[in-house]
Amino acid sequence: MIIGVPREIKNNENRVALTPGGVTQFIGSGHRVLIEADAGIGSGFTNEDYLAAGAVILEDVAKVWNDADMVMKVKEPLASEYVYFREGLILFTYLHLAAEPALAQALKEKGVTAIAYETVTSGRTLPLLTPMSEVAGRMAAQIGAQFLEKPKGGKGILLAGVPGVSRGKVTIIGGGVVGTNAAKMAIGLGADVTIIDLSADRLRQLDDIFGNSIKTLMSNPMNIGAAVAEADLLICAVLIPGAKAPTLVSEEMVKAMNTGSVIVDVAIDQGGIVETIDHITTHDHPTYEKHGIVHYAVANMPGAVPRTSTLALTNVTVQYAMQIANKGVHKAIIENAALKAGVNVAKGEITYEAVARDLGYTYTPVDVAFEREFSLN
Ligand SMILES: NC(=O)C1=CN([C@@H]2O[C@H](COP(=O)(O)OP(=O)(O)OC[C@H]3O[C@@H](n4cnc5c(N)ncnc54)[C@H](O)[C@@H]3O)[C@@H](O)[C@H]2O)C=CC1
Ligand SMILES: CC(=O)C(=O)O
Repeated sequence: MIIGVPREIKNNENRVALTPGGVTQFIGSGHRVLIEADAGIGSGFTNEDYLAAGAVILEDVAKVWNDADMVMKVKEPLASEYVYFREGLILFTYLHLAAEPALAQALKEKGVTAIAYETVTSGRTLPLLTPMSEVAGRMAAQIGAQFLEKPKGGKGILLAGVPGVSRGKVTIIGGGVVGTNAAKMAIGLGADVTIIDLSADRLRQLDDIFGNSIKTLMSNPMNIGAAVAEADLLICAVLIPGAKAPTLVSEEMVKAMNTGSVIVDVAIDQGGIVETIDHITTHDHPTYEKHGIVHYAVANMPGAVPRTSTLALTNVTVQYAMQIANKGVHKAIIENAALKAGVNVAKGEITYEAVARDLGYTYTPVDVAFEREFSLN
């Protein structure tokens, strides 16, 4: 199989979908790898590193897309990349389609087989989302602490406090991977941390992990309202896999926060959970102010720490990509249920139920989409 890796074009996105180490794995199994020139520079990998690993370096991004059987990316394609979609192309990347209706439509229309890292599901875990959630969760606390500083627009508090001055309050909604990693960092910074989740079992686990270093609360509008109102830093980390994120923090709740408080909505890649966040922000312009509150809604947070993030992401993606390359996409998904759960679009159908429901499409199970094609041929 020919694997293509274009350079990422989202704002300040310096990750790359394959390291030179990953290239050697594909080459060793008899595949070819096309890398767009300078695709790895932001993560510290030069064109020479890729050449030494056996890849072909191409200046022309169109050739990378058009000559490849499978394109591996990090972020969802932007509108300028839709032109490369074609029937039979396999696309393996983050997609977040519930928040990207135009992308879902383009993939469906063009007959791309699109496998979303974020819905590859092994048991109850999301193995290709987890490492980036670890990064974004850890970043959320440090970014929040930074924007609480007065010159950055915040109220001017230090989360740790000092002897004789109280600590800052951090409220985290969603106690999964992002929430847990945000909590680790916030506790490390000395903050007073509250975690809210909908799952009583998860709250028990968090209590076992963190003990008296945190408070836990069941997710309901009353608890969310109270914990948001008192938060200096609110970190939003809810996920319903594949689905548009629910709006849990209303405009009224935001208005009840103290001026200069900070919201970091990590769940923005699935649409976000805060009513006053109506657009994605970028690493170039990461925040805006509304009702006196600093809003941060960057959808590619790990892109700011690309060396760590590329290594962490490719540690887990390559083994799945290798299965696709070695077996072909159909056999690979038949034999690997985790990978099968990643297929969001195939054969002109939406094959992930939550995406179909949220975007108003008919849901077609992935087996049915492939069978239909075989019965037509
Ligand atoms: N902005 C960015 O750059 C990045 C964003 N993310 C996003 O962060 C979000 C969270 O990801 P993970 O922590 O990996 O997910 P996860 O599945 O590990 O955790 C989600 C948690 O939300 C909880 N939850 C669901 N509904 C809830 C509700 N109504 N109230 C309170 N809690 C609720 C679940 O019980 C679960 O514990 C996802 O949207 C993910 O895509 C992840 C990495 C980077
Ligand atoms: C999860 C995701 O979308 C990211 O790491 O950018």
